[in-house]
Amino acid sequence: MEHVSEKRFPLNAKDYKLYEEVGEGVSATVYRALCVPLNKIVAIKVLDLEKCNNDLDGIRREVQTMTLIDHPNLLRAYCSFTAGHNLWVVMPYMAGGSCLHIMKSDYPEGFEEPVIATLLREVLKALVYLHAHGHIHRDVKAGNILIDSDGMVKVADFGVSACMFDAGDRQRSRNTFVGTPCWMAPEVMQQLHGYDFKADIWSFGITALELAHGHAPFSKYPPMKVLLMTLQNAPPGLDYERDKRFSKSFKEMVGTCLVKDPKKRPTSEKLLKHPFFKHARSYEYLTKTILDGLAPLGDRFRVLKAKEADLLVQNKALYEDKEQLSQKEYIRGISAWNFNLEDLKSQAALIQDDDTPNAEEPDMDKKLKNKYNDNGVPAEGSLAVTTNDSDAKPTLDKEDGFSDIQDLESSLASFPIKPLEALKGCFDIGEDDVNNGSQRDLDQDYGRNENGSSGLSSVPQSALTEHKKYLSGSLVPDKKVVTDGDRDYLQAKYNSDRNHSGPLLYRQKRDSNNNLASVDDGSEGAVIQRKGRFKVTSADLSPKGPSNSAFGLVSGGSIGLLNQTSTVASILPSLQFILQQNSMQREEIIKLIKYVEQSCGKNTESAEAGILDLLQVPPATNRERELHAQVIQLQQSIGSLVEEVQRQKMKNAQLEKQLNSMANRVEE
Ligand SMILES: Nc1ncnc2c1ncn2[C@@H]1O[C@H](COP(=O)(O)OP(=O)(O)OP(=O)(O)O)[C@@H](O)[C@H]1O
Repeated sequence: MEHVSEKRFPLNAKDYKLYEEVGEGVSATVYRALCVPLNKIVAIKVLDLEKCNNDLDGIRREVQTMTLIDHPNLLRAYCSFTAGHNLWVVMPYMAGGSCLHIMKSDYPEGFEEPVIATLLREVLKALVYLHAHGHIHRDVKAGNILIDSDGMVKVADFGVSACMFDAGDRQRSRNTFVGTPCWMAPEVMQQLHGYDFKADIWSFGITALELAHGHAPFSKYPPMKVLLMTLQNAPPGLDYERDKRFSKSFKEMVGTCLVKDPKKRPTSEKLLKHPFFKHARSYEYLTKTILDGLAPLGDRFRVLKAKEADLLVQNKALYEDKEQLSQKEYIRGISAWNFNLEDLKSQAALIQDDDTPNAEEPDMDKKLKNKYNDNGVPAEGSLAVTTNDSDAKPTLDKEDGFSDIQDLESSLASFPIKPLEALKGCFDIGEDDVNNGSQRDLDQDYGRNENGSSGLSSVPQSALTEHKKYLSGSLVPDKKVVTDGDRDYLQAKYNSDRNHSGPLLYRQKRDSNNNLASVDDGSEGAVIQRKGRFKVTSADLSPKGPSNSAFGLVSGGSIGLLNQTSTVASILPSLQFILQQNSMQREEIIKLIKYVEQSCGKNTESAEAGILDLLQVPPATNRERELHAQVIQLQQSIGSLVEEVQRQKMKNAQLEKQLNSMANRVEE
């Protein structure tokens, strides 16, 4: 094992030469690079801090974890530093790339069992170490299993790893929702009692299936569907018929990981003793079997990227239509869990599709046959209702988990929690659509994008697609939503709001005869902003009244924020909120106006010009202008302070580490 502390990696971008791109993640691009002073090839992960919105805390955590861990099967960072608005993380270069890349380019049907056993044993050793040190990885998947040219296996990407032993905020952060849906354990989706390191064991089981088949279970489905299928269906597994090429012990090992009740899953330590891992071989075996003959990583990555770009172009229209419809309707269905039966049926009809069953479903069918007799009547001892928390009670689904409306009714009725909560982290569902303030605070603590929502869940996606990224920016704190998680309350809200679903501005135009300033629909005077079915009220937003919304500004009316007794500090959050909302809303409004006018066959240009005039209305009073300038200044200084704190913290962590290693050496 290489002792990185023995080498001093420079903390200056000038000392590195970036070569080709070798990987790309959600938040970063990875390059092969040369560390010039040490004449060493490294990988550098470049994260654009400006694009990371609120997630600086998450990044800091990832880098800290990466620099502090010390295990041969975990990818450690040599060092990290900021370069402009980027964070550079310097780490060992893993020339084989990720298992996902290798499968995509050369093993689309998955690996042979001894290869899988060898890979998984190394991953499991990493998990044993992480769990023993109080960490949950939370993103175990083939894409995060990297292989070196000598066959060494390392688990990467601590972007979402959490510390189990932390007290306070970070401990609570385990109640927030992060991860990748196909690999995500049911308890993580449910957010009912939080989760622990057993969530990694589930992901490990899914990863085993991924390595065996070349893809994760349910991977062909849109994320929303994956969530519902994971919760509703019996756990995926290796099929005794279809997966004949795999041993019984492999099937059993996967079976012990993919148990819905986390308590029944083994610990990583216990799992490592499973007979399946006796099939594991040496690093050299991996080199001989899967690495020899592979093209250089950069070339493979380029080819894959080009292929994916082609596919995207070919499928864009189809994919977007289908997935967006599915996701939109799924959100509607799930959030309306106190549903109206008729409404639910029409929603269920919308999410049905004609997909052919995926690789996991024959297995499901088989299990179901055992549970139901030829007439479809439940066999003795089996249940006719869908459950989401039992491994022994499979669902009635036929093709995609949604095919029977009766089934969907019962499964939604049996959801143990506010299911929309389970979706928020992944799919840009606003906190506000889900939760009360305290949960939002947790997410802030965790550093996740607090907003995630465009606030436009009811807006036609086609009108917004281009803006998705932009719209998911921060909305800044201190807004509350008229929901407290109470079922009846939500139901009442849902009913009233549902009548208003559809483009916000369209609704406003229709209701108020083109009067954009009129945001409220008249049913609730204090409502100043709608976020999907929920409303932000003036009373909740701040003590300052209804115009504390972007729309107050848009309308050019008096902002009404300036209660003489208020301190600047107390109105800062509101002003920040307005500023950020304003720019987002501007884009949204223009987009929506165009959309509405196009649908009505009207001239879009005049409408756009009109709305642009409105948007450019400056703050009405001198005091407002002053405050506006102050807010901007304060935001700038906060930004640079945050950066500075960030830098200092990183330095601290590095110093701490150096001290530790010096202390260790002295002890030795
Ligand atoms: N040290 C490395 N050597 C070689 N390739 C690497 C290295 N680190 C990462 N990669 C490649 O780059 C890809 C993206 O890296 P990484 O997973 O760290 O980014 P990310 O933004 O955190 O991704 P995600 O969140 O999607 O998992 C990896 O899947 C892997 O293929």
